[in-house]
Amino acid sequence: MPSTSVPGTAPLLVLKGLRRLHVGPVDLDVAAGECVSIMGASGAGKSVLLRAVADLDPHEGDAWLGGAACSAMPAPLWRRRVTYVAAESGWWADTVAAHFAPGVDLTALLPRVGLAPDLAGAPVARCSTGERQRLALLRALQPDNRVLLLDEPTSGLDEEARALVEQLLRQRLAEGAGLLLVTHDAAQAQRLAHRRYTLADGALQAEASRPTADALALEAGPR
Ligand SMILES: Nc1ncnc2c1ncn2[C@@H]1O[C@H](COP(=O)(O)OP(=O)(O)OP(=O)(O)O)[C@@H](O)[C@H]1O
Repeated sequence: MPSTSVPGTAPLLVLKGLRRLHVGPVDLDVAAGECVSIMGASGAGKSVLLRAVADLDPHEGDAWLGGAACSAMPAPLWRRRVTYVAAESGWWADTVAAHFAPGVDLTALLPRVGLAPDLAGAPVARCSTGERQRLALLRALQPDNRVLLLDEPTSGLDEEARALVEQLLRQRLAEGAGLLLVTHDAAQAQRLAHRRYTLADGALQAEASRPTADALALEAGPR
């Protein structure tokens, strides 16, 4: 089903005819500062779709970022700009710090998602699942990142850590990033997403577009 982003704004990310395995063809636009959520049964193909958007697997169709086609861009550049954050990410070095660029101030960054600053020097192998999940999100926040493809970003987290991650995502939206959010948490989709979809039978089915819970709280004003 074709879908358009916020009226009057040029889309940041455009997907046309994207097809991989049993998923698609998918047409979808995401505007700058917009969060689009995708729910769906286990095995529906949500991760398959996000990985195709990140150009991590062979697929049909194409994607555009600010008018530039994925097919015309070197894959590493596309993936820095349109970045897949897996539920369980891969790690290539021993320590946490070795996965970040030398200039990144990890002592300031880690507490933003509830992680202790001294985790920077820890071996990744010693980090818990929830710690690795948050580290993978921080790792994706490179200067040239424009779109985050989030695969169940808070599935392993307690309430406090979940709230911190959602706060970080709201800030990325305020900075003009686009978010494609795969989640099993309907309340999270309601809180964050400007448009919500369900993936079923390989196709995105739109739910009624409503203001996010955040927007409604803003309209209601201070309590
Ligand atoms: N490379 C592949 N080759 C063949 N089948 C695959 C491949 N990758 C995934 N699949 C299959 O595609 C289906 C969808 O997988 P996917 O991981 O996208 O599901 P999902 O909707 O993200 O599920 P969950 O909510 O459980 O994470 C699964 O049946 C999976 O086995």
